[in-house]
Amino acid sequence: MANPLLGVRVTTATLREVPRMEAAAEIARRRARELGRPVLVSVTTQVGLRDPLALFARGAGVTHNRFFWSVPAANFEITGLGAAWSFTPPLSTDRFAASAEAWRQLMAEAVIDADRDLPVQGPLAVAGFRFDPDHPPSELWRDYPHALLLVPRLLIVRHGDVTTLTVNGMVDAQSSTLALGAAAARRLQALIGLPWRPNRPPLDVQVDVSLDPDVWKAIVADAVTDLRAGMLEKVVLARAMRLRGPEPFDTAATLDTLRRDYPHTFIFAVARGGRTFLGASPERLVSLRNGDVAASALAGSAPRGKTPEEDAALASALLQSEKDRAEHAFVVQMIRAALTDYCDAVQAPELPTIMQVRNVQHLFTPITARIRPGYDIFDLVQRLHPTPAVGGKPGPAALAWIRAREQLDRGWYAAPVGWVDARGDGEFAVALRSALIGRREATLFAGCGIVAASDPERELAETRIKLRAMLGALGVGDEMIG
Ligand SMILES: C=C(O[C@H]1C=CC=C(C(=O)O)[C@@H]1O)C(=O)O
Ligand SMILES: [Mg+2]
Repeated sequence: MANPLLGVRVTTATLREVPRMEAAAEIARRRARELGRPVLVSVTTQVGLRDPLALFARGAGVTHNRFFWSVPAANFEITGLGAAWSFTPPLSTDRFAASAEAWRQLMAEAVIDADRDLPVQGPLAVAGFRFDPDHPPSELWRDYPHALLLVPRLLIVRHGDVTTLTVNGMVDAQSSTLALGAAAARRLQALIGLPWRPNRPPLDVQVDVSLDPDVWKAIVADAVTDLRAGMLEKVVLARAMRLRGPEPFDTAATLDTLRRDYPHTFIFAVARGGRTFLGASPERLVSLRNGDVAASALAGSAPRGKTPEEDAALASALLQSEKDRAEHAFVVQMIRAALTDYCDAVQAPELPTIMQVRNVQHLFTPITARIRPGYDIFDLVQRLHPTPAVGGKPGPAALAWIRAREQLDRGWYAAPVGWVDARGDGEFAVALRSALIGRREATLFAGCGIVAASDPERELAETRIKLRAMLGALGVGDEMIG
């Protein structure tokens, strides 16, 4: 069949769905007139597209708002392009409760045309938060507000072999419903036509630490003094590293490398303005699916060995390290207590196991539960963030310590990032092993749980190991790290 649209099935399918989109938009238009406010219309269709990351890459020239999410172990990927709707609550409100309420209202009024059996339901929202809304934001993070919910215009979700395309739009009483479907089809057609070949990382990247490592170690030493004096039990301290490249960094190529080299992590990217916050986090904050809750405690770290024997010896030393077990136990206790407030059947194994990713191994305890009626994923995120894997214990005192002493705007680093769907199911990672990437510069973040038994030199070494994931994906070898 002569296909005027480059022979790409996704586009043909989309065009076939245009009448469906128009019908849904017409219902939305009537609803918007009755309600006196715009209504979201969302139409999902199956498409024959294999790699959502290719559309993330191609979307760069088309929109500033892009999202990518990949859980290779679950064979699950999302790309979101553009913004049909977005929400940031006023600073003075409870940002999680306000987000939950905005999402509930949008979904209650939305016109959704999607197959109920699909793994992710219709118009999901990308969600991200600042680590600490009370820390004054720096210029670097200007496009990343204290809370953001965003429904992309085009959403591509791949679960195993099934890929769906969701077209979202806000419709008001005056909207031309004819325009919506045709505009979406045109936009996709343009995207599909653009080539994507990942660029190799730039050579000769300059590395620059934002804070002198000796100054950082002195801060860690001060924390240890306060910990030994009993002012705190644990505090997580982070530092940043700046890279400057002679050519622009290719964020899609970076994500491609991360999903290949870190298949057991949550790979995420949120592009806003001219920057992209991305990473490969081994730590799930929480997921909710049909009432089933999964969270994970991840804290306590060791390098990977160069041989299987060395690797196993490092793992067994980590399992026996009192210092790391203490770091870890605070996280398990806190997550168990937090989930118990909103869930039944909270379960966790007695002892941690080892989670290994390419550059590092961690103590790991999975925690599961059943959410109680009346609670949602935003309640869980609000109650869990920040866990002592990124904050400390007691939580408020540790946050105050970080705010006063860390000398860093964490922005979205170490904060919840993820998505929520129309049913209220969703998944959030803790945004670790991450970087904020501009055109030619990148800021990388890594932190460590400091406890009374911490040694500043070893904690500095631990940040270097953690930074390696992003450095490697950006083309910086170990020999270049100071
Ligand atoms: C804060 C980070 O890691 C946390 C997660 C796992 C292990 C950690 C640790 O051993 O210190 C940290 O709590 C980071 O990667 O920036
Ligand atoms: Mg540690």
